[in-house]
Amino acid sequence: MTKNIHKFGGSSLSSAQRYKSVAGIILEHTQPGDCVVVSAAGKTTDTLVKLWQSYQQQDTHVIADILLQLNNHQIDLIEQLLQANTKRNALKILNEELSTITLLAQTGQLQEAQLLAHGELWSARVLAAYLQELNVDACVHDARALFTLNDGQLLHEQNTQQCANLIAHNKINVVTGFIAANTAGDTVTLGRNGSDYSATLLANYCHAKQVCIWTDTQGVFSTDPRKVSKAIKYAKVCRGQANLLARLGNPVLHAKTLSPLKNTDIKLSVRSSFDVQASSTDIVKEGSAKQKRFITTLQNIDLLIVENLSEGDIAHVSQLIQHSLHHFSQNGETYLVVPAISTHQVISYFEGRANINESSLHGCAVIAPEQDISKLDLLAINLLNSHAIEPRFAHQDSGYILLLTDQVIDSDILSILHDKLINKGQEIALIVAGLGNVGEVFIEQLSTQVERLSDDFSIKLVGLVRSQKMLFNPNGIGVSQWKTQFQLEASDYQNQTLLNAIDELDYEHKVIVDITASEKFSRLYPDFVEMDCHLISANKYAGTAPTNWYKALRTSISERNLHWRYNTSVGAGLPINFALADLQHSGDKITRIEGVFSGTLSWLCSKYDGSIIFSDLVLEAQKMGFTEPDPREDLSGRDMQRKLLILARELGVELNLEDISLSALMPDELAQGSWDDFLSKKSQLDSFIQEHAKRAKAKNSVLRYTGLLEIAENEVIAKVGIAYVLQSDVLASLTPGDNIFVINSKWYSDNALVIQGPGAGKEVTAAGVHSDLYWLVQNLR
Ligand SMILES: Nc1ncnc2c1ncn2[C@@H]1O[C@H](COP(=O)(O)OP(=O)(O)O)[C@@H](O)[C@H]1O
Ligand SMILES: N[C@@H](CC(=O)OP(=O)(O)O)C(=O)O
Repeated sequence: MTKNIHKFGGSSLSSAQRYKSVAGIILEHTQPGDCVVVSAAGKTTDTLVKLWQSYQQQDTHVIADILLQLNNHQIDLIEQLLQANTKRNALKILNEELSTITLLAQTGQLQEAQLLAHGELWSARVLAAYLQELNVDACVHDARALFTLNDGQLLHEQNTQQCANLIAHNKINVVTGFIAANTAGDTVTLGRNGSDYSATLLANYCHAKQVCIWTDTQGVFSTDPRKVSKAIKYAKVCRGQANLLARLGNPVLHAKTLSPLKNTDIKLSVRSSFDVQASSTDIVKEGSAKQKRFITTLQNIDLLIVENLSEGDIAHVSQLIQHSLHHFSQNGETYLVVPAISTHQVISYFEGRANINESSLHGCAVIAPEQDISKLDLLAINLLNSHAIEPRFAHQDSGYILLLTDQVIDSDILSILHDKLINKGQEIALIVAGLGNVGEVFIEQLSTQVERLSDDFSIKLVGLVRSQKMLFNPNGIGVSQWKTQFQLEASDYQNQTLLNAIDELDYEHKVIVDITASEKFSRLYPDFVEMDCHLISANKYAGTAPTNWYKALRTSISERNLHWRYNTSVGAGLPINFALADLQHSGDKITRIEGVFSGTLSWLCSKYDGSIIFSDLVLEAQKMGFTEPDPREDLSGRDMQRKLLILARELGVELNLEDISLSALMPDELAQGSWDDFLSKKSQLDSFIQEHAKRAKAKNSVLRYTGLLEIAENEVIAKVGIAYVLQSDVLASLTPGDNIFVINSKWYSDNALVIQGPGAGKEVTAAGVHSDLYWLVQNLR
């Protein structure tokens, strides 16, 4: 039985390497009976269109060039993908087909659709042969045997029967997109980008459950992500809006894609064949997702006024010109938006019923929820005016605005329009993990911050996560009653339950705030990123994970235009990461950072003057809650080692934890055994410290526990351990409990830049997390 239809567009088949990736996806995501619909490789259809035009103009030089180009491209794919007999056979057929094209053209028998069909035929054949070489039981179908049209109308019953007869239930069926046949057996095409439509038609005829459109972006965005870096990827888009987007000429989905899904439960998703891990955009039934905002551009169009325009006309004309058409009524007239290149054909079709109203236009369309349209219309016109663009024609309709202009809306203007029109009033979902001291204060401070940031975004707390329990409400958890709600409604925590709940969220932005100290939780970061979540961590584990893992995470964060903030993982609320980033962005070069980055070790060393034995100070600090439950965790220096690694990576220095030399603030043997073992041997700690203090004093110094990072031309020194610090040194006069960062750089070479203050404490740390959230929101604007 056919369950899934996968469609791979030209962008997914642009090279032999891309075919290999597609085969990998097929191996992983299909089962026997499924169909794989393919478009022409890369820009092959464009090249075939040029070839057709050259034949019309009888431009022999260009014809020869294009034929050579097509031949070379296909040979290249066949050579790289196929072997032995299969390769020889494919090359032979290609050669015969190109000769036939030439022959038909010479005898005046070549037809446009028949020529264009070659792109899809070549792709399907090569892919099926390549799959067979990988031992996949694959067969190839020419869609002209599956889809028949009569006078432009698909013969649904006949086609359903043809599909039932031909689609193999025990094989992977590779099907040509874009093409069909008419009742006379001639080739017809379904319009440019029509393979999406082929896929949904096939899903309807085969009663499939799901269609997946694999393309070169990660889904459907608020605008073209290639033009606007801040384009927002939507997790869900309603069919109506997707349809409108397509009708207005946006290429991400073909205009007719949705019609075969009407009154069916077939699921449709758009996802990236370049980044298989990335989550998809699901195109869902009306009412199953909130209405979103989009902006799409139009280029080289004419506006016609047509008398008595019927749906039949639209179907015929769009078939004739191979392009989607948009029409609307205004002041009693019916307007038709047509690509300028096809205006002549369209006017002839209407035989006197159509006149050009405006020509050579460009412009944009904004799609938005009904209630936002009037406001956005005014704003959009004002914005265009302020950039010296006067719309020549404007139309406001239910759910969209169309603004047609003389100038092309380039990426710069599109970005500005996107910032001001689309990037407003969006929702941010917050998931807070770790509800300890800092987590609680963070949530208490949240209501003020939500208010403060509400001009641009509506922030909703949707998830609260503890190690054993979690509370998730996609509509928002009341910030003031979160504790009671958590007590009453929290369910058992499982990683997968959390991931599923996040995947289901229909928000423009999602942020995971990790205030846990859990290594296990940090291992979920790649999953969160795949679901397009931004990250804010107080947790140090991800920032200090092994280089390969860390780099892979950073890469997928930047590929998805996401942000990761972790200012509080070093120095709690102190703006250390801000300072380092700012210095580097301003052209400075940091050469050295030395300091005390642990509140506990700062307190212990600064307090110790020999009057109270060191182990008693440790016990006092433990009692006051300054230490980890087992204070040896602090004394080991590992926490400072992690912080130094985070700082080093912030400066672009590639280190792993083990590259930072570490000596503990205790004798090595005390690190082993239970806490009680430690207590019974604590005198060893006291003599250890006494001995160091004595040596420090002999050097007119005091005992401190410091981290040091020195970056020279060819060498990096990174160490954490006991240091004897001169009485005159800034580290010597450190307030007990404070952190200090002494930074030397090109600009701060003799006189260091010093950042000092409390490096722990729930209020300052929670405020630091809010500072990251504030930064993040500013950068989403
Ligand atoms: N709102 C949008 N969301 C996603 N992609 C868009 C959007 N607007 C324009 N695009 C463009 O659509 C392209 C995908 O369409 P197309 O090139 O036809 O893909 P395929 O070859 O896979 O059929 C993307 O590369 C992207 O530049
Ligand atoms: N190859 C056809 C049909 C198609 O759907 O292509 P793509 O999937 O690459 O948009 C075209 O270029 O119009």
